[in-house]
Amino acid sequence: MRRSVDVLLRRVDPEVPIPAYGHPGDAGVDLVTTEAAELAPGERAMLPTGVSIALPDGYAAFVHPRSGLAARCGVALVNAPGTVDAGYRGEIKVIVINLDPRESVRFERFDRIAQLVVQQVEKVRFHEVSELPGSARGEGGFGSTGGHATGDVEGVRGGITQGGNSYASVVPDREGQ
Ligand SMILES: O=c1ccn([C@H]2C[C@H](O)[C@@H](COP(=O)(O)OP(=O)(O)OP(=O)(O)O)O2)c(=O)[nH]1
Ligand SMILES: [Mg+2]
Repeated sequence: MRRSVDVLLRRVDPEVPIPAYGHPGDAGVDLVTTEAAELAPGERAMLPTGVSIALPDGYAAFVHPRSGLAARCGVALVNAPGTVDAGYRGEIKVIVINLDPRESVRFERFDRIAQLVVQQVEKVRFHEVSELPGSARGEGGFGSTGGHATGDVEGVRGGITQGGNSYASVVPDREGQ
């Protein structure tokens, strides 16, 4: 059984349903748009959800995309995941973008457009040092382990084609890497 946390919620739109988990064990509650909107291919919009919340200190809420909308319509969140700070008291907004190259997408009032995941977040204290401790990965990143699709990432030069898929070849920055 999961721990639960109490979060104060204010309806900015009096008719908006209070967000609820669809199934036991779900990580997120769905957020709806209170405004209808139509997005042309490539168009984005910031949609209101009709709710504002007060999270306890030490928590944040993250606005995640819904996979069904992404798979069916190509709808993504520009800033995914959006971060709602514990101190934010404004209406939660969702910045959607239509990534489909051909089809417009239409949202009606109260359509579910995103999901909100509440999590505990650590507060860090930074301690400046001149050298960081070593690690197995070191400074390798951005495709250093190989086997990625061809792209423009620095240090990666594409690529090979296998079974219709193309793979990048990794060019080490330094000898012996
Ligand atoms: O998808 C999102 C992302 C953010 N917010 C709200 C809550 C968050 O606490 C506030 C600020 O978000 P963020 O820090 O990501 O934006 P910023 O551009 O850094 O703005 P600020 O200078 O106000 O921090 O905007 C949303 O409603 N939806
Ligand atoms: Mg900020």
